[in-house]
Amino acid sequence: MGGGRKRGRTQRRHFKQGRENVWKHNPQRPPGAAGGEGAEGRGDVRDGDPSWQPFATENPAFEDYYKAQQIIPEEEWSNFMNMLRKPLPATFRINASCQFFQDICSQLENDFRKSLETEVSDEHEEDAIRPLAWYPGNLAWHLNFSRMQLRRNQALESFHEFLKRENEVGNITRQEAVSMVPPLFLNVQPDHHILDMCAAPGSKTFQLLEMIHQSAKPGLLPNAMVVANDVDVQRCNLLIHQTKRIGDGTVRKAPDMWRKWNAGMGNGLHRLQVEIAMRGIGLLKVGGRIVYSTCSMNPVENEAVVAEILRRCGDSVELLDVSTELPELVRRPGVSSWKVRDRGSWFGTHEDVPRYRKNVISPSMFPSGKGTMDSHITSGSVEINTDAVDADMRDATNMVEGEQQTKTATDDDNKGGNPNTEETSKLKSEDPNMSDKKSDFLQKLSPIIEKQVAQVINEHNTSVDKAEKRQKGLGSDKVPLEENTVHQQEVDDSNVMDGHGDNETSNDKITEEAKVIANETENGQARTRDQRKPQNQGRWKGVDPVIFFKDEATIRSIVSFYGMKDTFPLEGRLVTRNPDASHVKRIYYVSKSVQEVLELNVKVGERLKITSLGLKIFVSVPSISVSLISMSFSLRSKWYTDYTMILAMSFRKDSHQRMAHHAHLGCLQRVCRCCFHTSPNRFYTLLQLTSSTYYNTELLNFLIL
Ligand SMILES: C[S@@+](CC[C@H](N)C(=O)[O-])C[C@H]1O[C@@H](n2cnc3c(N)ncnc32)[C@H](O)[C@@H]1O
Repeated sequence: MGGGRKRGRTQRRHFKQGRENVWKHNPQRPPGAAGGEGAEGRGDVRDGDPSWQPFATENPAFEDYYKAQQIIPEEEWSNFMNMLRKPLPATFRINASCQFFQDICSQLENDFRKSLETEVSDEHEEDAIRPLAWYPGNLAWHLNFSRMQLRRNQALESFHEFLKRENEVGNITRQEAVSMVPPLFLNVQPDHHILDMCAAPGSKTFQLLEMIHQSAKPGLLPNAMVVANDVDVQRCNLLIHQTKRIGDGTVRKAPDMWRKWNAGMGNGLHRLQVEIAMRGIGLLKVGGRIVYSTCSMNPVENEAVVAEILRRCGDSVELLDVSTELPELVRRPGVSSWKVRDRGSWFGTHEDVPRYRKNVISPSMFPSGKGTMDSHITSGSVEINTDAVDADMRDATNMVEGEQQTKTATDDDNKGGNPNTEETSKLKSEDPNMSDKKSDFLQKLSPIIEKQVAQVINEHNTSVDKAEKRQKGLGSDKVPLEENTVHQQEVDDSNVMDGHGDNETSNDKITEEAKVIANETENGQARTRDQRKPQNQGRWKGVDPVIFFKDEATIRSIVSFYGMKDTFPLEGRLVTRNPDASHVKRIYYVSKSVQEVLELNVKVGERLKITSLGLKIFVSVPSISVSLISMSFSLRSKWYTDYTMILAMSFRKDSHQRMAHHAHLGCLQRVCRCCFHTSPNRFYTLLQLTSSTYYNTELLNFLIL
């Protein structure tokens, strides 16, 4: 047997460790932590623990640093700090691809908004709940009361129940307001392939999945695909559960940051961020859009990274002016001058950095324009040749006319002294919903050249070598405490590039990867898997391979039993995670785009490590101890439009009760476990993917009766 069940258990454990049901009470969690307990959270004793101390929301180094960076005009400074000390308000999004989203919107707007008005008010007389004005279609909502109030106030009880129920079935999702912003600027279309890098825990991934379904024509399965990537397998499992449920400048969210923050954190992340962003740009189609967003307010992690990307990519990438998109979103431009702090000293240019620190503090961290591609800088600006944009590409990304502007990040600009003159569109915290994250929007105009990629590789080598040296206790320079935070990530990054975590240099790895993909896909010379390391070694232990399910006899019996039309695309779309074809328990359905990626991945020796994919569609059931009754109804889903399937219900007494319970929750996913005899000793269950998709009131009534 494959590791399906084990994997499931591991994923569930990681999920439980990593995340609670966000609307449920968790006495282990400090008030004010992740998601905000409301104003009272800071001063309260934690439930049942009088010794609990609130987090101190002070860090002089943090204040000094950002004051010096002038990210906020002086007159706004105290407001800004006060805002950071307040817990982040709870916000959530309605899943617009769920069948009942209009009902949910109307319930919020017409019932709860009014009924709660009298119950919850604050000194500013703000609405108890209100939609976020900038989020299209009133699909994102802000709560003006704390989780504590939500739990303790009787009047809020039915609203709380509503939130828990809808969250459980994936109709709404708790997500920070600021995290909802970047996907909105991607201009997602039903045929887009989207790569979500550093994706866990997956709030944006979930949002992107919803967006592609929302953008598809009714009744059609979108060709779009979201690939969510993260270096941390445990966090990947968190992401899987998050998405299955459909399903940092963070001091407001994680107050512990007040204590932990130091200037070295941003410096240490800068290189990795440039590398990841450059990798993203390398993979991006010409004409595609990239949104760079971080959880930080630090110019070294934001403006400096984007400036370096522009320097390296030259004419191949341009910065997009999105200032007219989402007009209600409160924003301000990014800064174009900043300083770098290292070991307690400020540096304005790389020349000022002492020699022994020059390899830690890289030129690209400075606004001087002296990045790694100095040739671009000598001309004074990064000129973007807009003629290079093919009109078709513009159509493909639905660019607004006039968006193709020449962007500059010049030496001259940087010396200008005004910190807010760069044309970069930055999203910053003026909205009380927002924590302090930033996003930039870039468009790829032409392929990036080898030299630019090589630059990344060299940089990458330097950082990996250094990290390795530090790990082994070698190396001449002592590492200050404040940098230690990110060393492991540097090492991890070398692993995630291709999933190998050992001795090859990353230069070899990346070059080899490029060669493999080019040669093998173009010449059709696929390497066999045994020439490579198996997927389930090292950090990828427990991640099963993806196997195309080709048991024709079983497929035929399923097709005939369910009366599935011949036109329903099954060929190459069924996969399992179990190499032992005679013991397949779960069969997953994948879309055409995913099928293509999988085929390519097989050709290149499964370089892509896949923790989860597709839709679990059939599960074998080991016993026949249930009596069956069959009924038919039409499934009005995007997946099975026009298909009428015969469903059989488990009718044992205890399972009947369970069904009634789940039906009560509106969770048809678990209600509709339909058992069919498909072969003499195997049963397959047709599973519901999206509970709401299959929701059918008559069916529920039938089950409850
Ligand atoms: C702040 S979280 C991302 C939040 C996420 N984008 C969301 O919207 O839910 C940062 C993530 O980056 C991942 N990460 C760090 N270094 C990485 C690397 N080199 N490659 C891929 N992921 C990485 C971490 O494991 C972590 O899960």
